[in-house]
Amino acid sequence: MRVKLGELPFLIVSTVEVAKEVLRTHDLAAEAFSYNYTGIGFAPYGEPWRVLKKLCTVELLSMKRVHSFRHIRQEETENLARFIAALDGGAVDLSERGHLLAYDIVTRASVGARTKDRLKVIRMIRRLSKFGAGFNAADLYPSVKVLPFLTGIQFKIEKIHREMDGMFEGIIAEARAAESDDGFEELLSILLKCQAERSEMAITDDDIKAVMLDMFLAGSETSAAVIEWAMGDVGAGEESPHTEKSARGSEQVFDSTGRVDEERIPELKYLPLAIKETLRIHAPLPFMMPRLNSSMCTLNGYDIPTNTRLIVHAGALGKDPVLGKDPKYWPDAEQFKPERFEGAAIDYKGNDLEYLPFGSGRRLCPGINFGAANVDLTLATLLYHFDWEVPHGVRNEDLDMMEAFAVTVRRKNPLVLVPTVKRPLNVVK
Ligand code: HEM
Repeated sequence: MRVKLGELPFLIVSTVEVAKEVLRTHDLAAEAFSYNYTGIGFAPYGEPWRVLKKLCTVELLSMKRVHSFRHIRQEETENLARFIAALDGGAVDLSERGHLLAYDIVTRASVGARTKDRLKVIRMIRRLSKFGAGFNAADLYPSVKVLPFLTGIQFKIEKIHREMDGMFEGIIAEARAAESDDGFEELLSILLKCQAERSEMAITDDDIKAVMLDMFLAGSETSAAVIEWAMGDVGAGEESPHTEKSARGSEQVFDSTGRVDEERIPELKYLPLAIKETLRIHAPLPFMMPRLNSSMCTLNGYDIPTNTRLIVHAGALGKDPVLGKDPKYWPDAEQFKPERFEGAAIDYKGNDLEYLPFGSGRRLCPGINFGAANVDLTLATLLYHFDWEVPHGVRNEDLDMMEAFAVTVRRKNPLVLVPTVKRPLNVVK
């Protein structure tokens, strides 16, 4: 069957076979910089710099540099563990704490310090994520240019952008004034140096802000989402078989020093599998960056007009939406079964197209190593030092796992758990 579609703003691809076709044929084609036609949400500093931003992010987050951010990760996760221990059994909102932690790590690595008004900025990030999902009336009718204004969305987003822009202005001015000699180069000072050296590619302040915005947006919510989903699945309740398995593994690895050492995390048997499984069930960024078809094409029997946004739904691929048939890729897809990854060669580097939590191809997440390192260390620390239970009166099976709709898929309601210190913090000062 061939169906001719008219004005088609975007096409969501949710089966592995069609995703393969899209990624094979259109990954290197023209680029779309945002999910929506209106361009609102993510690119206040303009489209032409998207490629530069990506190059900068990849370069700045190279593997070597991810290792050099290690002391930031270590300090921030230990701060969180100290904060939780001091609550003395009081409940913790892990959704909020996980987001603050991910945000602090990403901002310290980007601009050298925690930013002011962190909770306010985090709220702005979440609102942008919600608006940026792009599936609003304005995007269904892209040719009606007044719709973003009529729906009010344009004004709301511009207001957030103005506030963020003011924050970046302040951060850049402070960084120019400061003469840091701590021997550690955060991303902003590298960009300012490149700007001052006037290399062949002139870098403006707006370009620098665009890179910062990418870091703050793409780097914090995604990691926060993995932390809250994983803690819901692995950490909640001492009867949970997952808690027991992950605790057993971490004793053997970390008890000799009494603290979590990121270099030894790969020795853990269960936690890396559980993180993979969390990424499968709750891909934090379920919609991959849009690819555009630069000429008319046919997908799954449909004629697709030129320049349609082809959006691969990585979240659906991990759940194997084979309606009414035997699941091809993920048996018992709805169950949390980390063991399915045991001994399996499948990884999240973008090569296995049924499992793309970090995307694939040219637009593969540039923060993949940085994001994975942050998530690994945080979860290993939370599970090694504490036992976790659901609050009094809530049963494990009643733990709310509803998803909220936004660009990044977070829990609809915050994850609140009650910690008990299992192994005191043996933190080297
Ligand atoms: C666990 C954490 C993370 C997950 C699951 C994740 C996932 C993703 C996914 C699925 C994409 C789209 C890839 C595609 O379309 O092929 C993406 C893009 C991106 N990510 Fe991440 N990400 C994470 C952490 C980070 C971090 C820490 C940073 C930076 C500090 C970052 C920066 C970006 C940027 C800048 C893009 C856009 C790339 C482009 O436009 O081509 N991400 N991420």
